Amino acid sequence: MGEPPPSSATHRPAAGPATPPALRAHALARSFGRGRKALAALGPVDAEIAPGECVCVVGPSGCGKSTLLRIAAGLLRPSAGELELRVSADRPAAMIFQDYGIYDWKTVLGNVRFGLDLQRVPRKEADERARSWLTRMGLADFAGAYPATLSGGMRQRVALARALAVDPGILLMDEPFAALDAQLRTVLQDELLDLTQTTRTTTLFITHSLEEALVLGDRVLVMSARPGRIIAERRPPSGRPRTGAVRATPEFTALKAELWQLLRDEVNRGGSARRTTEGAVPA
Ligand SMILES: Nc1ncnc2c1ncn2[C@@H]1O[C@H](COP(=O)(O)OP(=O)(O)OP(=O)(O)O)[C@@H](O)[C@H]1O
Repeated sequence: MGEPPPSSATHRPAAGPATPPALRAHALARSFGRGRKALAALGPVDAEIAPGECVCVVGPSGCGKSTLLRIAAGLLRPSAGELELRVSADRPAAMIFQDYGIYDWKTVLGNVRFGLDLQRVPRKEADERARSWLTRMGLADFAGAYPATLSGGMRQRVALARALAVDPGILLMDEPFAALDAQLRTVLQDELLDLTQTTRTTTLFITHSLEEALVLGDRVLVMSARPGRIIAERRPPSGRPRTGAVRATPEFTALKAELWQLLRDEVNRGGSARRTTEGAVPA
């Protein structure tokens, strides 16, 4: 499949007096293939994420959410428009995917140290930072274990520890909890909420789950069916700091129902009832 002509997914240095956005997408679009067989996957999308903000993106299956995240991660080039990400060498972007993305041949400690080693953090300091994150994630006793011996929840905690240990300029998460059972998913959402409210890490979080988006996000962006555009933006009713207890509030339930109405139309339009948000939205 042919690549589109190069365009600009730029990664600019951080800082600046006017506090520019950590991420800015302008008229961003991506298609796959060429000519009559070209498939418009995404856009055009205009969006910004402020430093320290957590923005969650929900949308029907196949609407281009992962494409958006992959462009932000620099793994894919846009076909049109641009995406600017303000990161720096000492505060890089960190990614977490559904399939953990941790290395089976490295120990838990080795995995968490990996990003720090890439940043050339001195060995002793890297060890201390990695062990401190393992302790925060309840994995201190598993430093020498290999991922194959861990449960899915533990593996995803390792991925989180590895991502956060580098003090990322932005955290890019693509359905990180989708492979976990409902209870564990709730536990990890609450842990992530607690962690990111402490670190104030700028986050772009892709999910199928409205509930997850409304628990974690400062803002929730709803995407249309493919090619995904942003059709709604909402702020969850509870401010910061918040806990998972917000799930039980009437305001939360009402907003979830409102967004589900929107999303259901898009799911029907895209013909993608497959993998909608079972268990995450009102039926
Ligand atoms: N490398 C590729 N080559 C061709 N088509 C692709 C490629 N990557 C994605 N697509 C198509 O682009 C569209 C958007 O895909 P994408 O994975 O971004 O959607 P998504 O919203 O993340 O889907 P899901 O929620 O099911 O994971 C889909 O129709 C997909 O088949």
